[in-house]
Amino acid sequence: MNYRIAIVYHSAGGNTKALAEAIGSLLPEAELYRMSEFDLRTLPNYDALIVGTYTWGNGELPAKSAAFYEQLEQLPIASLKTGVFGTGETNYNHFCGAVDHFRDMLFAKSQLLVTLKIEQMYQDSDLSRLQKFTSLFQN
Ligand SMILES: Cc1cc2nc3c(=O)[nH]c(=O)nc-3n(C[C@H](O)[C@H](O)[C@H](O)COP(=O)(O)O)c2cc1C
Repeated sequence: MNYRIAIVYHSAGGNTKALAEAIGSLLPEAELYRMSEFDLRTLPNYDALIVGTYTWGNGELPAKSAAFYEQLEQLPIASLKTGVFGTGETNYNHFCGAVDHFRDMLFAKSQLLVTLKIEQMYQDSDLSRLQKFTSLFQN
């Protein structure tokens, strides 16, 4: 069977969506979903899950990402390969704090491979970091 990857992201203003699409273009076999449209019951069909979120409040998860996080941590994901990416702004105290929240949970519960934090809108100069991130999911 093919190695199946889901990229599941939440974006309000488009920065995280653009990053998700850039990651998706480097992993053409991956399936891209908004968090609100991904059915977690299909997770057993995947070998890898890549989660993307922006950060809200003071280093917090936005509500939709928090709901996804709470459901995900209840699931049997010990053998699932995972990665987390996010966008944020470095002038906040907790840059991409939402990525750190997912990282800590996924490190404990799953096979976390890598994380990636990007300042607001992804730039061409970030490409090498994206390539390193995605290379870990190339089978
Ligand atoms: C009210 C508010 C709070 C924010 N808090 C943080 C924060 O604590 N840490 C951070 O890194 N970015 C923070 N941000 C910045 C956003 O995470 C950043 O602009 C992100 O790229 C937005 O992603 P999106 O365009 O996908 O929605 C905050 C933005 C707003 C409007």
